[in-house]
Amino acid sequence: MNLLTGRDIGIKVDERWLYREVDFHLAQKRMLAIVGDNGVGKTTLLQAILGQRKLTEGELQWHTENGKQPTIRYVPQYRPDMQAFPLYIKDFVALSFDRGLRPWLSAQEKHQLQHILEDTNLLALADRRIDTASGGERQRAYLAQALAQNPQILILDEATANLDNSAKYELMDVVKHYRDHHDLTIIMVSHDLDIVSDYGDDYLLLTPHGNEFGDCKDADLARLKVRYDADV
Ligand SMILES: Nc1ncnc2c1ncn2[C@@H]1O[C@H](COP(=O)(O)OP(=O)(O)OP(=O)(O)O)[C@@H](O)[C@H]1O
Repeated sequence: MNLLTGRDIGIKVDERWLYREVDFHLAQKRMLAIVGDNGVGKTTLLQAILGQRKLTEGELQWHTENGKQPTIRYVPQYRPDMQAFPLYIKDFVALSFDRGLRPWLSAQEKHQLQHILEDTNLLALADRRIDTASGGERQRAYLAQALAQNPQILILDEATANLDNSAKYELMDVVKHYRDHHDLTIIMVSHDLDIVSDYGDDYLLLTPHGNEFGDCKDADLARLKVRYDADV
């Protein structure tokens, strides 16, 4: 099932076209990888998908029951200098429950927390302070926070950047496993074409002189890389 269709999209910033004639679709439970050079406008497109920015031309059409944007949650890029909170990992993840002023967790929230910690390989680390956790563990805690809100769409915005190889693959394995067992659709922005080829289902390549949308399994990654590198 198709969740979102982008048709003939063009975005202009400061009288400069970032891109035009972008066509793509986002199918339910697929992982769409948006790739392209720095500054080409990947984040700008994400902002449009999130409803935070208007398209200059074209349209984004949600194929939901009411035609509105479904629940979307976001995992940002990990930065080693990112502020780390003096909180236990379980309490950090539980911050995403909408508890109002109630300081305790309901039985259902405790149950859900347990599952999310399990699904993100954090159960054994639940009582570890997040400011003492490794980059990969911290990034999985951000992922757990996003998943605890039961999103229909998860956005990974360069979420594996700055992680070492094993942390990168562990994060993506967790995302893939979660997607395989839940109703989750993923949009990832990544510069890492190995990750895109290993985990992506569809790709959207943005360049200032033309765009390409297709199935990752049919994509010739070497050619994509040459095209991508030519723009760097
Ligand atoms: N609000 C704004 N005002 C002016 N320029 C903007 C604004 N938002 C984005 N831009 C410009 O639009 C271009 C696209 O930016 P964007 O952040 O979307 O690129 P990106 O592909 O995500 O880059 P990166 O890979 O480096 O994160 C950049 O040249 C940026 O400076």
